[in-house]
Amino acid sequence: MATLLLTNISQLNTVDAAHTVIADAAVLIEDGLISWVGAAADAPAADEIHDLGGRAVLPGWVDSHSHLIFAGDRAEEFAARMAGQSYAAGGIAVTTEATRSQTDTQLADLVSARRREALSMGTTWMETKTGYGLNLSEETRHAALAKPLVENLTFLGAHLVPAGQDADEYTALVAGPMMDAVAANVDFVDVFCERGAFNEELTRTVLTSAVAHGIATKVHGNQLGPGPGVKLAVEFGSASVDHVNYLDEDDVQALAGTWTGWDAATRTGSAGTVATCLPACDLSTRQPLAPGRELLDAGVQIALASNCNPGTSYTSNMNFCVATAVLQMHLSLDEAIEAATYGGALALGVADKVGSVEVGKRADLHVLDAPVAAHLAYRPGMNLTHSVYQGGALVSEG
Ligand SMILES: N=CN[C@@H](CCC(=O)O)C(=O)O
Ligand SMILES: [Zn+2]
Repeated sequence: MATLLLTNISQLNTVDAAHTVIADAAVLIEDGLISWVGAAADAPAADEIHDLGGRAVLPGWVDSHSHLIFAGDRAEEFAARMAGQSYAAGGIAVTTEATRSQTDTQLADLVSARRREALSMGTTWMETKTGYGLNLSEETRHAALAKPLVENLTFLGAHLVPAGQDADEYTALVAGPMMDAVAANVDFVDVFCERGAFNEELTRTVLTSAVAHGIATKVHGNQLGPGPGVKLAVEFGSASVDHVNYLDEDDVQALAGTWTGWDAATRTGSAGTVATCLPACDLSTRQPLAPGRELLDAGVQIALASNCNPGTSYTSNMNFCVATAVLQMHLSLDEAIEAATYGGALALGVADKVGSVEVGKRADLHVLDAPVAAHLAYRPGMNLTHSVYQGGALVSEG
């Protein structure tokens, strides 16, 4: 099997359990997987060598929350928000109408282009959600066409009750025929549990059906105000609860309680419910930033994700999310990088495969145009992605 050595890495942030950082490092890749990591001076021979020119390397970003299956944009809604209007879930209907009008090819092209755009900024593993179809045929179509285009797919039929429909009847459709139709194509079921979207009872109906279908769950919770989202995610053992802007002490303690069987020092034991913070969304909706610092201090594993969507967060730039988490959420650089890599992998149940630079993991590497990773926050807004390796292949070069 041909081997590839990446060498002349000024700083390698492995994001392993010990948070090992290696100066003057090299990484050996074999058959798409990492087969050796260490000091460049000790590197084994290889069939091919890439000299990374004294640049810093990180694991590729694992973006565990996005909504890429959409058409059109909502720039006017955004402008109105910046003029003082508050975000409301109803905008989802505008995107749903635009999305339904696309042919399969048009919609698949939009999703692929967005996935490639994220890849070019270092995102080597990406989840996306349905949720702009909102009827049986469209949700089924969106799930089928997006499945091969992203690394994980989530069913979010419970995004908004379409105008004029009864909430109980629509929820029964989501939890029944829609879930049956998409089950083979999705990894997770998600619910937008919020005032104006799905209340506690309706959320419970959808999550209960997901459990019966054997599909792991996620919850959009506590985004626009306090609510039952976190509580339900904990009760259902969800892989993550996302947004988490408005938490009370009980919410934080409930999340922390899910991590008591996890040993963070060795990354062994049973993982709990990841709290996924979405800083780009918080800025774009002028919501208070999620309390990532407090969650970490309470022992909760967090993830950082882009939440790329046309309503609340029209960016898939994880470099920006990491910079914001450091500068405004008071995470250390190491904490932010871990949340955007290993944390995302935990939120998607793929931490055995991706999320760190360790032997046996997929060779997903993000090469920065910087000598140290600190530049991600030190030089916010700069285009710091030099190149990207996914499964050992050079997939994007700056
Ligand atoms: N909060 C719910 N769903 C998306 C927004 C969807 C939209 O407004 O189009 C979110 O995660 O922010
Ligand atoms: Zn979302």
